[in-house]
Amino acid sequence: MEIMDIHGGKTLAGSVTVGGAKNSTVALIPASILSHTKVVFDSVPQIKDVENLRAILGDMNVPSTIDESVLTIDPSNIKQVPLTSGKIQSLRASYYFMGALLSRFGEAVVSFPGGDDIGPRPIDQHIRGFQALGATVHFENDSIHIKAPDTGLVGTMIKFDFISVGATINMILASVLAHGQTTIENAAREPEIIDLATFLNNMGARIRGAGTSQIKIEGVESLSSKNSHTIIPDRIEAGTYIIIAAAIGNGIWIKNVIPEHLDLFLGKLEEMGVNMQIGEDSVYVYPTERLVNVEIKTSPFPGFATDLQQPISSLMFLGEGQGVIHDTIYPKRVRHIPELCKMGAKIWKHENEIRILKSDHLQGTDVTADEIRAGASLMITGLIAPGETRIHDAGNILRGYDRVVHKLRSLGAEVRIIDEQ
Ligand SMILES: CC(=O)N[C@H]1[C@@H](OP(=O)(O)OP(=O)(O)OC[C@H]2O[C@@H](n3ccc(=O)[nH]c3=O)[C@H](O)[C@@H]2O)O[C@H](CO)[C@@H](O)[C@@H]1O
Ligand SMILES: C=C(OP(=O)(O)O)C(=O)O
Repeated sequence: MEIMDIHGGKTLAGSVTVGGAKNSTVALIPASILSHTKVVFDSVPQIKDVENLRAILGDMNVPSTIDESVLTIDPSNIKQVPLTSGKIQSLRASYYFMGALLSRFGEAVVSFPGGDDIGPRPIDQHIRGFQALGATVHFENDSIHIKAPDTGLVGTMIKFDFISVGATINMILASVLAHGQTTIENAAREPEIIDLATFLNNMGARIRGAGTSQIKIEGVESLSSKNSHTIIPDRIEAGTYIIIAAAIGNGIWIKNVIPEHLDLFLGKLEEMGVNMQIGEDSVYVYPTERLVNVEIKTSPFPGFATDLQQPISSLMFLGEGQGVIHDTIYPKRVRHIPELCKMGAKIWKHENEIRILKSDHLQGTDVTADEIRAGASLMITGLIAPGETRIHDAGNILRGYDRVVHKLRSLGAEVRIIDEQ
């Protein structure tokens, strides 16, 4: 178990480069097993989720190597095995192996996925989608067994009851080699879905409409990777550094950003009084003089991302007036609140909302990161607060933030990871 140790209260300055998107990478790696040739990704973030996905690939006799941010995967001798090891539970996105294995072998046996404890995370839409394509699904010994008919999956119309990133991705993976056309209605529109479709189309897939709420997939015979794929920048990591810059920056330049992916988020920061220069692929954040708190409601892309609601709450400890956050996607994503209160933060849950007030007496102390973005909000608050903050279970931060200690240190932060005894 790791502890992130921060000596906060310092002003930061300089520049930081955002890595490849975690939520793209964790879909692209399972998708790579659909290729009959070697796959190369660049701009791969150095995060624990990638290490765990590589270990799962290893179990399937799929070797991979990583050199800085270039990941090479060779699925040419893949073996069909049940994925029931503890590694599956180490992250949410292991459920993408369901769709990918179903496509590749007509069968998948995968344990229930893990991931952040941010309230209930059912996978009923994924299951319904696999069944609509003709697969049978049953549950046995904590695993999901999915099997295509001997004649293969058949494209169909899949209309989701509500928007789900994971179910949209799993349906793309499952239908890309099916017979005929699949239409996904009410699809999620996240940029990571476009990234996945771009990768698959470059391998010979026929996916149209990714990034809109109707995606059409015409099944093809086989897929082979020919070129390396550059992963899009992580919009949540970018947002996290923009918040840090707004809170304690004396001029910070955040590079490798697609501002269009952060439209609503940047709009909210402007409303709060953050002074930024938004370039084509970077954001410069000027020192902030006065912040005012705002109301935020999270929603699927292009709305305000749920993954940024906890990080932005930390900025609201510096703002005038009451901040209000309504997370419509994960209303129970509140495990950061008691930990932040230990640091002197004025944040509480009121019915379905999180309320925040200016907190003039923040102070470093021992806290625990129960999940990734709760950890991000503790990290930001620890950088703001004077004194020493020790974030226990910091592995939850390291599972999704690329070389975070190195990046924060390069901005002048006093931060390190120590092993818990
Ligand atoms: C690896 C990855 O990309 N993770 C992201 C993905 O998670 P994930 O793909 O798990 O999130 P979904 O978009 O599927 O979930 C959206 C909502 O739908 C519900 N739901 C989802 C599927 C289902 O079958 N049944 C069901 O009830 C969920 O509980 C949640 O309330 O999108 C979330 C919402 O933007 C982000 O917070 C996560 O960072
Ligand atoms: C909830 C998140 O991740 P995951 O879906 O991988 O648990 C997140 O990145 O904020």
